[in-house]
Amino acid sequence: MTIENALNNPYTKWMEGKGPHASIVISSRVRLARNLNDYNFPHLQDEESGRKVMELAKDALTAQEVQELVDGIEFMSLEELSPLDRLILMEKHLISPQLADGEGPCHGIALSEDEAVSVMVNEEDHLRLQVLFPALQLKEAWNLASKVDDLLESRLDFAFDEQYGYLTCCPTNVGTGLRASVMMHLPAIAMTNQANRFFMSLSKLGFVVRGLYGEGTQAKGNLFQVSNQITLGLSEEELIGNLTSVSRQIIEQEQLARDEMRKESLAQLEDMVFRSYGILTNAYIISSEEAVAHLSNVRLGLDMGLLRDVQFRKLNELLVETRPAFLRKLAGKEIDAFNRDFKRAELIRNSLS
Ligand SMILES: Nc1ncnc2c1ncn2[C@@H]1O[C@H](COP(=O)(O)OP(=O)(O)OP(=O)(O)O)[C@@H](O)[C@H]1O
Repeated sequence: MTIENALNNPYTKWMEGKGPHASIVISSRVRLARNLNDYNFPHLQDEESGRKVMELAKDALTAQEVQELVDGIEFMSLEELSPLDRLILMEKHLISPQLADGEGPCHGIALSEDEAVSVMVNEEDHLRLQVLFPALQLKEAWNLASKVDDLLESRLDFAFDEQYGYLTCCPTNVGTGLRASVMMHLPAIAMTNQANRFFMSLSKLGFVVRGLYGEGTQAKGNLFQVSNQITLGLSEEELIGNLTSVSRQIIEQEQLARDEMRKESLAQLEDMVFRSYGILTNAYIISSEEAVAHLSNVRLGLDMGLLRDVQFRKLNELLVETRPAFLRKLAGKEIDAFNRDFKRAELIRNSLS
């Protein structure tokens, strides 16, 4: 039921649009990479050991104590899901693009009813546990992830080395196996010609800036994911604390850049925001790229008090609803690119007006 609901409803907890700095920080994610002793990493697995890992993971993830902590948690093999359904979970950020593409019988997902907790099985590592919360709530996400992790560890034999910590498929995750990340809307920083320098300086401080769907994807709609590069040598609390304070600094920079825009080019700013609002509320055909760019301008206008009567939650929902797989689901049949653009425009008009 949980997974079926997730597939039929674009809304998910991280889209709430409420919480600390919700207008700039859309969501906070904490993920832990874990592997089982005595089983090869997924890319070296044969089918038998892949199935065994699935079985062990399923038993642990659906155990009584996990169900008591994580409401409505449900496990499913990805084989039971159509390619479209996998894409929908990917568009909702509940599974990675890599898992959505995964072939064969040995990939799984567990999901909580509110969709804040999801666990990918046999992705790059045996288990990838993620907690996704709205706004800047890394500490809260970590607290929940840590509790779920403890319960899983009491049932599963995790690969752990006294010196190195948790062992992971990619050496960059060894240690805590933790990647914390924030998805941020940074239009003012992106519009300055300092943006590249700014992102480079973050990487020198040990943070990575990624696009909308994580590693190897492009930033769209001025949405950036900032996460920790280092997983070793610091405690989980330190990693979370560092990313939280860097996020606050980025928010401050974004606010400064917005103040500058308001002071130096208010008319252009208003024109950009209202032009985008006009297009979104009137267009009959709109591409995904165009929609996401105008949604970014509308979000900026809303946050700067130029626009009212639009909710952040609605804008967050549209980010997912207007993606190709969701539109296809909504249409109830295969649709070509032209009809997708038509349906997208209709959906946005109805949502915003
Ligand atoms: N703060 C966030 N809010 C929503 N989704 C996020 C956030 N951070 C990451 N994601 C999503 O999680 C998925 C995986 O992202 P990414 O590739 O950056 O991380 P990862 O797979 O955990 O990292 P690694 O490179 O160490 O394997 C992507 O779909 C991405 O969009």
